[in-house]
Amino acid sequence: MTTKPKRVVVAINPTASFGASRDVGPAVVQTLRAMGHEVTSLTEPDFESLLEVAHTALRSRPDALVVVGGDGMVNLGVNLLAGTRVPLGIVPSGTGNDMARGLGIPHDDTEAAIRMLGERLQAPPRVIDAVRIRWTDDDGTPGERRFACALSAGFDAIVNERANLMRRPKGPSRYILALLAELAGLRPLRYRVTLDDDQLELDALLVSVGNNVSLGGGMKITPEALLDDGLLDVMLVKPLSRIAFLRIFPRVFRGEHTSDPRVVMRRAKRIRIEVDAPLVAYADGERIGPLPVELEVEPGALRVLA
Ligand SMILES: Nc1ncnc2c1ncn2[C@@H]1O[C@H](COP(=O)(O)OP(=O)(O)OP(=O)(O)O)[C@@H](O)[C@H]1O
Repeated sequence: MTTKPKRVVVAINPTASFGASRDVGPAVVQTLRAMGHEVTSLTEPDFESLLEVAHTALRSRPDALVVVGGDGMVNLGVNLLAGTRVPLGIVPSGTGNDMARGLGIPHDDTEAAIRMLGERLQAPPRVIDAVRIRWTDDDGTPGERRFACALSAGFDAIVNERANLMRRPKGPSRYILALLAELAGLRPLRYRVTLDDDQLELDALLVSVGNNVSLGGGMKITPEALLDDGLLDVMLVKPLSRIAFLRIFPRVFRGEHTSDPRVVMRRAKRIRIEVDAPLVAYADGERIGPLPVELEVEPGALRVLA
């Protein structure tokens, strides 16, 4: 295959996977340059600064933006590129890498992922949906952001919020500690979920919306979700005992929970989620804002090199 040189912006999160994969970014840059591409490499001390410099770099209309990191970095890419013609490349180096899993990008073999990126830079991109989230912050400020993978508005969001507030431990065990702490107080919340013109009112433990199949490193919460069908898949888990809740977990990993009578699966283009308790939504593993949230699918808004 002949390689046409491209102008590529590479945005790197050196802290992805708790810093364990910090060599991946430099490897991507080096390989793309060796292929003859013109590469602008971006690394910043934090996510906000990276978003800002990447936004500026995109003014030069590059041929692609490549993100190196986990789903949080994919989220950065989606928010910069949705609605534009610039495609997003992904070299997964995060903890979960669920977007890469959903797109068939090797998530456990960096060399293979870089090789695939090199090939896809020479081919037409794949077009997928993005999802717009709207909410209002506690001080009344309206918020808007996009996601590509999944949004959590139930127990897993509560665990995420607790883990975010903890300073220690530094590694993934923080999530396990947060999960154990929250599990002790596991109780259903009262939700009102509007799905297009339909309204559901129910007590639930989990409320998740998937554009992609999985979250949390391969948990197939919405196993039938398609990235390009113009629809969002919704999963709600009704009240369960702690033991039953833990039992259903391994089935979720395999996507075998959807026939369980305590699980409700729905599809919609627009979704509003309200709850009778203070709860912060998470999307692509990133903190979004307090419920209620309004979601709307943006069909075909994103081009990806996959
Ligand atoms: N220098 C930095 N550049 C970019 N992001 C950073 C940086 N330092 C910390 N972060 C944080 O990293 C998070 C994104 O992590 P990312 O998703 O890339 O990896 P991960 O969490 O290990 O993987 P996954 O989301 O797939 O589980 C963001 O919340 C962001 O705030």
